[in-house]
Amino acid sequence: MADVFSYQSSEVDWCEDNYRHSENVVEYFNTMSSTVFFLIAPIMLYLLHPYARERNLAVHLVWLMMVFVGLFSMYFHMTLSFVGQMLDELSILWVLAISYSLWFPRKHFPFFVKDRTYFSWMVMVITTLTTLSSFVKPAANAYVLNCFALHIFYSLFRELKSCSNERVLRLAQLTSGLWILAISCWIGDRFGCSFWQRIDFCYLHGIWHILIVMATAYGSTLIAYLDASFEIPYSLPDLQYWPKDCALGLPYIVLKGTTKTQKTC
Ligand SMILES: CCCCCCCC/C=C\CCCCCCCC(=O)N[C@@H](CO)[C@H](O)/C=C/CCCCCCCCCCCCC
Ligand SMILES: [Ca+2]
Ligand SMILES: [Zn+2]
Repeated sequence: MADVFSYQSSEVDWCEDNYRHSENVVEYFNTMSSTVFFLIAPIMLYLLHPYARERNLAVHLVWLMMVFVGLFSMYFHMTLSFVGQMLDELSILWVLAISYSLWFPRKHFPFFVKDRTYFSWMVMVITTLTTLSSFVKPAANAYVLNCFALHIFYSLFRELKSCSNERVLRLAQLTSGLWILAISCWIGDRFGCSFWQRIDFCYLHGIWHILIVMATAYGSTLIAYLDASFEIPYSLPDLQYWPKDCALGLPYIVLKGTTKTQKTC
């Protein structure tokens, strides 16, 4: 039983050299780069608060859970233990589940789903079953999680087909670009390690951590904006960037109105 906590009990081992910089931390840069989750999460919680207050405070669960994703990611790369791997992957699965429950567009609900409460229960049941089945073949979990990202992008593009708002389309491009870079790093680290070792650059997984946090910040704000446009149109949602409004900072939603009339996208 204690074996599942022991160092390197996971079948997964990323390209970075083990114990190169510390005898207690297996993958030093992968561990350190996971701190980016703690840096971004509190800022996103703060920036999304006006939208969460108007829509549903449960929205905050997404970025609160991201703090745990960061903690578990640090623990996993520090130990490469089986428990670390499962905590890392299952925390991502549950962030995805919460995001689907909150934001999946109601017009794309399956025909037998009456409302969001019913939909959320369905997502929770499916996620619980997926959690249990994740122990059957743990090495496959990360690939299943990446398939969810593909489904999110499919749903997103379906939503954006009818949208002509320049700011929204720009944010969608930035999100897609970041995600493509991120997933290229993840795949490169997984399958091209001998090449990266030859040139002594084994940091792709650490770079993935940074890029996927940014893609999540951009993508979740975009989805939250589309949700606000549909669910609380009277609040006249708009997109801005922090600290400067120039599409390089962190995106957030400003609510410009209070009357229950207009729809923006
Ligand atoms: C309608 C649904 C809206 C969804 C909004 C987005 C919610 C974001 C959810 C999850 C955040 C991802 C956090 C990634 C943490 C990475 C930790 C890590 O590196 N783990 C690896 C091991 O160290 C592991 O191998 C990684 C496995 C793959 C994870 C795949 C995560 C999918 C992320 C999808 C992000 C989409 C962003 C764009 C949204 C439009
Ligand atoms: Ca390694
Ligand atoms: Zn990682």
